[in-house]
Order: sequence, then structure tokens, then C-alpha cells
Amino acid sequence: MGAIIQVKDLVKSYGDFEAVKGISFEVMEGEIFGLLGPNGAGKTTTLEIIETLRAKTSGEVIVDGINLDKDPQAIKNIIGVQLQAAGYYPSLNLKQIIDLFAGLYNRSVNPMALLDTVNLRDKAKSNFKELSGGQKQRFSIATTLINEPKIIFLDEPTTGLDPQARRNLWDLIKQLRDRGCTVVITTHYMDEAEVLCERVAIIDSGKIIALSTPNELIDKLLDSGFKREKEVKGANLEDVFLNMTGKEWREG
Ligand SMILES: Nc1ncnc2c1ncn2[C@@H]1O[C@H](COP(=O)(O)OP(=O)(O)OP(=O)(O)O)[C@@H](O)[C@H]1O
Repeated sequence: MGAIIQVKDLVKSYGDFEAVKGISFEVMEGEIFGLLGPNGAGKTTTLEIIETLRAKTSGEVIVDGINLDKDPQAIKNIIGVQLQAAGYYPSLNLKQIIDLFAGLYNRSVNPMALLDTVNLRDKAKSNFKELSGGQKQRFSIATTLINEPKIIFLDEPTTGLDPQARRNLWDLIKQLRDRGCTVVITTHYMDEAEVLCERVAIIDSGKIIALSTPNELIDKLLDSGFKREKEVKGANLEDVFLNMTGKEWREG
């Protein structure tokens, strides 16, 4: 499969400050691609430029053969973007919000089937503000799927979730990939990137400093003679926690 996203020499300046300093990368069709980097590295800026939500300073972005400069609307039609929670209508219930979005996209969707995908069928009649943090995250992922996108963008989708909810969201993201969706994700959790991503780009101060599979990056570090200071045990505290509290969703 070929590249579905091509980014070439992308630059973004905010006034005198260059937040993205000429980065180039490709995302392959059907992969889960991770953008990793410390706070302020330029991940969200890069993502929002590709999503057509922020103007770039220079460079080229092509999504599924569509040039961002020529037809941003055509790009919008084939992508799913996880919206900020604050963007939802507080007085509508989940089913009504899905119906509303489906109308905006001019798509016919089965709201209950969509809620099943993210394990929220029981909450169909609840308002968004009545959901827990994990439920809100899952619902926001459900809304990215309404227009049956070829690519979905998830900006730190598991931040603030408990270990059960994180693992279940990982399963959901893998299922979307298995259904043919390309997924671009940003995260600060390296365990998440290692489990989910076929390839990752590490961004630091607006530049890509590494781009490969997690395995290759780890092997390269080991080849350089790297050794952990503390010997690693066969399990960690998260394994203890999950073993004692179970892996099922905790909040409906
Ligand atoms: N609208 C803006 N105006 C001015 N500077 C901005 C603007 N948006 C982002 N920046 C700056 O650009 C840099 C990159 O920000 P960006 O949000 O892309 O980083 P990030 O990698 O997503 O960080 P985080 O992990 O904290 O979300 C930061 O130094 C930030 O302060």
C-alpha cells in the first residue's frame, strides 16, 4: 500500500517563532502512525495543518492524492477529527448528537451500532455532560467515524483514562485500523505508541529526529550499547493493578 499522507518541507511560524521547522514524512495507507514528542514540539500544529484547521507557512501537504492548497474541503470529507469535548451540545443526548452530525455530513448512520462500537449503547439517552472522562473520550472517537473517514486523527486520545479504559481504547483503535482506516495519533505514552503504532516519528523542537518502527528504534538504541540502570522485572505495577481489578470497562 502507498502513502496516503505526504508532508514535504512543512514550516509553521507564529510571528518570529518557528514551531515547525521544515519536516517531511509519509503515512502509509492502513497503518497506525504515531507522532511523539515532548510538550511544545509541534505535534498538534502539524496535525491541525494536515486536518485543514490551521494555515501553514510553507511546504506541501497531500492527503489521498488531494493537495491541501487546492482543495481543503475534499480533504475534510475523507478525514475524521476528534473534536474537543467542549464542542458538543450540552442539552442533546448522545443519539441526538450523532443524528445531528450525520445530518451535517449528509450520511445515514445507525446511532446505536455506532455507540456499540465504543461500548456506549447504555448511554444513548444521556447528555454528553453526564459522561465520565473515559466515556467522553470514547464518544468523541465515535463522532470521528460518522462520515466513514479514510483517515482518523486522534490527539492524545487516552490522556486521563484509567488502565482498563486505555487498553480498551487501544483495542478500539486497532479494530478501526483492521477495518481499513488509517490512524494518525499523538501521545505522550510510550507504552501506547509501542503497542499501537506500526511506525512513529519523534518530533523535538519542530524537527523530526527519528522515524521508524518502534522495534527498529529500540534495537538501534540497544546496538549503541544502551543499558537500563534498573533491571526490568517480568511484570510492572500496571500488571499488578490490572490483575487485581480486571480488564473490563469500569464505567458502563
Ligand atoms: N496559536 C499559536 N500562537 C503562537 N504560538 C503557538 C500557537 N500554537 C502553538 N504555538 C507554539 O508552537 C509550539 C508548538 O506547539 P504545539 O501545540 O504544536 O505542540 P505539541 O507538540 O502539540 O505540544 P503538547 O504535547 O504540549 O500538546 C509551542 O511552543 C507553542 O507554544
